[in-house]
Amino acid sequence: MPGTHPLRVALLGCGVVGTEVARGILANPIDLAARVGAPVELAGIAVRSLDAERDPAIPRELLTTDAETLVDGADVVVEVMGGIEPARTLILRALERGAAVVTANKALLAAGGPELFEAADAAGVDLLYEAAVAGAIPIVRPIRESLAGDHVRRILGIVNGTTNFVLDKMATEGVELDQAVKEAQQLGYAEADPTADVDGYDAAAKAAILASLAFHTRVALADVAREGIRAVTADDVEWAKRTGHVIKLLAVAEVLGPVDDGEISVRVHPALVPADHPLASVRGAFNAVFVEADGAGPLMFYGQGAGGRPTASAVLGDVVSAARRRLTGGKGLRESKDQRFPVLPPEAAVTRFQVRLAIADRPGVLAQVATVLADHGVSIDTVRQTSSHTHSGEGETGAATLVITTHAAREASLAATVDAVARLEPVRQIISVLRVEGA
Ligand SMILES: NC(=O)c1ccc[n+]([C@@H]2O[C@H](COP(=O)([O-])OP(=O)(O)OC[C@H]3O[C@@H](n4cnc5c(N)ncnc54)[C@H](O)[C@@H]3O)[C@@H](O)[C@H]2O)c1
Ligand SMILES: N[C@@H](CCO)C(=O)O
Ligand code: NA
Repeated sequence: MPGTHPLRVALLGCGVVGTEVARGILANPIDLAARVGAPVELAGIAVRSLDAERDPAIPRELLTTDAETLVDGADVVVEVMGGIEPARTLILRALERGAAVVTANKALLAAGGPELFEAADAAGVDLLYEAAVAGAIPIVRPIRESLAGDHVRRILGIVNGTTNFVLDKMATEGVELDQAVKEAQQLGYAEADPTADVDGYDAAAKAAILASLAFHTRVALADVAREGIRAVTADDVEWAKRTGHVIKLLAVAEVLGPVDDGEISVRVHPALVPADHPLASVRGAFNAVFVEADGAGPLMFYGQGAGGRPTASAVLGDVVSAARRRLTGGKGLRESKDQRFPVLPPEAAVTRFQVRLAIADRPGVLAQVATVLADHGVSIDTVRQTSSHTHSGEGETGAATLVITTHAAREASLAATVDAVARLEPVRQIISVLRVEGA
């Protein structure tokens, strides 16, 4: 392409993802130029320290600690340094100067997306973020573009690889959570401080992004009800198996009521998923997003949600897309106008539940428990009782485990029901309350 002005890419951050993005841009310039329609030049890489040890494929002369100057000369800015600041300020600076921005930073998008999207709209440039949700899996673009003419009803996502690895390990090896987390750390999945993964913050940020896209509504991190996997025990995992389920940490985003005038519920929590649901087969650190849309029906997107090369694949796809649009003089893709669906408070969410409780094993106890549920308007789907002692004649002979699965109920009704059941004299313990999704 003689005479074509090269597109200058500024890379902010050279960690796990940044290194692979740089390698991807440098590896085969002729191929990349053919895809874009013009040469793509890696103008520089902003780093914290020039002396840190790096992959030998990264040319040292590209490194700079002056991110501002690098941003100012770029056509496309790739932000893969993470965190809120200085990422936010640098992205705003890039957008204001008319550069397209590609980011993998879900924490920043969930915390301050509207400000960034408004800046991109005002400048008429792209702000692309395929890598921010479920890494390599194309899910942002399919929801934003391919499903733009359909109505998405519900999204169920396994969007955190670390917790899926941990829950899978617990299911296959019967180990407790702490041991599975240690193994995830040894394998490099979980951070030294695994809080963002284990307590569901990472998944909640992704849930906010997915819900915003799917429902054309701004959903902030604060709107997402969040419960991590810390309370899940090996016993819960074993009982899940016995009742034909697996436990997954799910990001759930759904519309309740009419699709053009409904309310949305966005939440992250461990859930029992029927063993025959496609999400149940997502093993190890893989991710998957199950989407239900009015016209399309069910769709499943599956793949690697983390790791340098997989995440860089999504980043590079966005770089090529932004670069192509720039070359043709096209304006950046706009976000949909805000439809302002109200976001329901957590207690208004509607799900099915499985309650496991220890009861005195004597006549009439099941009826007592069932009456409490009926009094609260919570309908029972199935009941399973397992005695730990055998009956001999009349009266109490031991303890039993009761597993009750309900039909869909409001979270608030269920909480009140469980409180009332716990107060019944023959109820020894509420062992666990888990939501059931995908049934
Ligand atoms: N690693 C993954 O699997 C993955 C997957 C999806 C999305 N992401 C997102 O991609 C981003 C990067 O993740 P990562 O795993 O590569 O992290 P990382 O910690 O390996 O890399 C970040 C790099 O940015 C550098 N950095 C931080 N602040 C800087 C500053 N002010 N100036 C210059 N450099 C700075 C750090 O020194 C580090 O080298 C994050 O937003 C993360 O959430 C990562
Ligand atoms: N910590 C995240 C990385 C990708 O966002 C995970 O385990 O999925
Ligand atoms: Na993705």
